[in-house]
Amino acid sequence: MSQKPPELHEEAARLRAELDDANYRYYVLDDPTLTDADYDRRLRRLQELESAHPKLVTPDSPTQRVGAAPAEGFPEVRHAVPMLSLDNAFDEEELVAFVRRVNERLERDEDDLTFCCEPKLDGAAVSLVYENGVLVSGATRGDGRTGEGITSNLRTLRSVPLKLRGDALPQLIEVRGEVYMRHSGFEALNERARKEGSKVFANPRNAAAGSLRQLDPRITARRPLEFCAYQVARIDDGEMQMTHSAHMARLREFGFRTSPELARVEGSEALLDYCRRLGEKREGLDYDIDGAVIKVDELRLQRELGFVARAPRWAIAYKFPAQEQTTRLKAVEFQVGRTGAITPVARLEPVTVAGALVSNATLHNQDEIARLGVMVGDRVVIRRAGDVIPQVVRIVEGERPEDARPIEFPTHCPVCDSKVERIEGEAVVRCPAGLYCAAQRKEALKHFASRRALDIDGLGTKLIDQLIEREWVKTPADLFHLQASELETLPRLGQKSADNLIAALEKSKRTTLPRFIYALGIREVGEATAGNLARHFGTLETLMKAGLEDLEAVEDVGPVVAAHVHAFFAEEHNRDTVAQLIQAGVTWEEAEVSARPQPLSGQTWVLTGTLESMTRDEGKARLQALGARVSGSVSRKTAGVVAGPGAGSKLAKAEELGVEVLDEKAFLARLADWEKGEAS
Ligand SMILES: NC(=O)c1ccc[n+]([C@@H]2O[C@H](COP(=O)([O-])OP(=O)(O)OC[C@H]3O[C@@H](n4cnc5c(N)ncnc54)[C@H](O)[C@@H]3O)[C@@H](O)[C@H]2O)c1
Ligand SMILES: [Zn+2]
Repeated sequence: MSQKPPELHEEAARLRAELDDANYRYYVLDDPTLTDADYDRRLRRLQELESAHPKLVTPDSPTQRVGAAPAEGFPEVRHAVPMLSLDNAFDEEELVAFVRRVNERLERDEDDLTFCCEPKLDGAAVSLVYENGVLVSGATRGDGRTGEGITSNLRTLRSVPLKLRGDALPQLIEVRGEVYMRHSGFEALNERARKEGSKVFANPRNAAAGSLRQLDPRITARRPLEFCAYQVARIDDGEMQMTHSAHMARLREFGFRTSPELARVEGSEALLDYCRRLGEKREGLDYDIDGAVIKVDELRLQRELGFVARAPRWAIAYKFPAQEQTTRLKAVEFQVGRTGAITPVARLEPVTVAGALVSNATLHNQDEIARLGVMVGDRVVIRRAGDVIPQVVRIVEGERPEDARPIEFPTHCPVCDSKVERIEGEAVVRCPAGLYCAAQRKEALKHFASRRALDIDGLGTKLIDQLIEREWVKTPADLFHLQASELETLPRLGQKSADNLIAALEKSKRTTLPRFIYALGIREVGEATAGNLARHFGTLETLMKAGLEDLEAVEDVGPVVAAHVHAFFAEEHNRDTVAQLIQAGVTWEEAEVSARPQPLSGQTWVLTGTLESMTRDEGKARLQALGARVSGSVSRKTAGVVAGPGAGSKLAKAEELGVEVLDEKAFLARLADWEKGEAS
């Protein structure tokens, strides 16, 4: 290196400023702008500079410190034993070097030291203090000496014991561990945040840390957080444990969760083996781990090895490849899902993320693109974790090229060219040509043939797949032109089944208007709504011509459903298919519509608790088909309440108001009567 000291001085100062800023964003705001890989690179570089030129070290350098000072709003908690960071090993060589260093310091010649290995959970470190078995204090790491007192927040986590189990409890114990969020919980949390327009977290770590540091514990309580213990920092107890792994066993007895991947190994070969295996498992885990933590198992040796400024000498974090990387967004393409949702897919300059080459990532929907403020040409951060589809997390600020282009949503379906539908207040853009669009064919046909729709006996999913593959059937209307002679040639479908299917198709042609409307598979039009539409309009023709206002006048049809129905019939391809179905001989008697019994019209019913023989939605649909309104709350006007096991406040309210309550058995009996047309 031919750099002159003043330049090195400047570089070190710049790195320190960048790292300080990154620490603040990461630890205090839970909203980082650098990827961990970029952060680690900078820290490494600063460490190199400082160790080559010790004069460059400043006492407040990020290499000498842990985390960040506690945020305002929380009481400060001084840690009796500092909460440190860990040194990193970024490859196997560095890991072997760590083992060598430890053995040298302990003056051991054999490579047979026992280590305790655990996954490095990617969340936030917390410390829990128990006095006589009762949780008295919980805190974040903060800057290692002083953390944030978040006892009430930690109490809301089910995996944090409020009282320890067993009778031989220590007078005092301080347990440390990681609070983290599983992928499933994280995805659900962000999905909700996207819908509500609230804060979307970049990754589960930031979500966990952010959720933990809420000023209102009720918010923390709603977040899917878990705690896994990994250290006993202090214990005041008659029984002295000799090893870290014995401590972990003790914690399990007290009622803590420790990692199921925890293992003791002897020597560097076994250690490498553990790390490799854990690396292979990483993908399949439902939570983020960013490496393995390796600790000298014997506590006496840990004490002998001691600490340096910000990390113990007896432990190391073996880091796995980072789950976030930056790359360039080359283009955006649009995919049509099986129910017509149009999803923007980012085409990326290929980049290796957590060990796999990634060239596509999801951008979710139009709102997400607006939230990210992303343009084609931008540098973006990609995250890939577990088996979740890679995602664009954010753009890298200040790197937008001059020729960057805004992302434009298609006005027409990329598969079938129908005009797309965008409903006010819904993030998703859809292709409304459900009966025609090739992307939606399979779902449309399955639904059309299903029992509550046209009820075509013998037309199952496998057969539908074959018919679509051979392009014998593109729309439901094509079904009625199938020939037995043709069907017989399909594998595993003999003459008899072919004849039966033709007969079933013939039979299904005589249907009812509600069934027919339901069979069309209009979004959010279930059986009950189909029935309401049929009754309200009387004929298909009138329904097809109905405007948005006419549709909203139908019982239980709000603006969103009205918009779906309207868009469906406005789509020419759908209208053509409907005409072809009628031409093929599908009929119904329109008079039937109003003849259906409506014994519950004008009544409001409430369903609560769980039902065994049907889902609550099914129960709701059947009540609605009988003319009832189904509401979520009980009042004096409620005609009746159906209460299954688990019913709570609604049942109590009904009893208080003297509203009739039916259990499932009584409900089923009553339904059968009503559906036969006998008024109650
Ligand atoms: N992207 C950014 O801007 C940014 C900023 C700051 C830090 N970071 C990231 O954070 C890292 C540094 O953070 P750090 O100081 O918390 O160190 P660290 O995360 O590398 O290691 C220490 C932490 O590991 C955790 N841990 C998980 N499982 C453990 C186990 N079984 N035993 C012991 N500890 C376990 C504990 O929370 C502990 O505090 C950096 O390497 C970087 O990746 C990123
Ligand atoms: Zn389409």
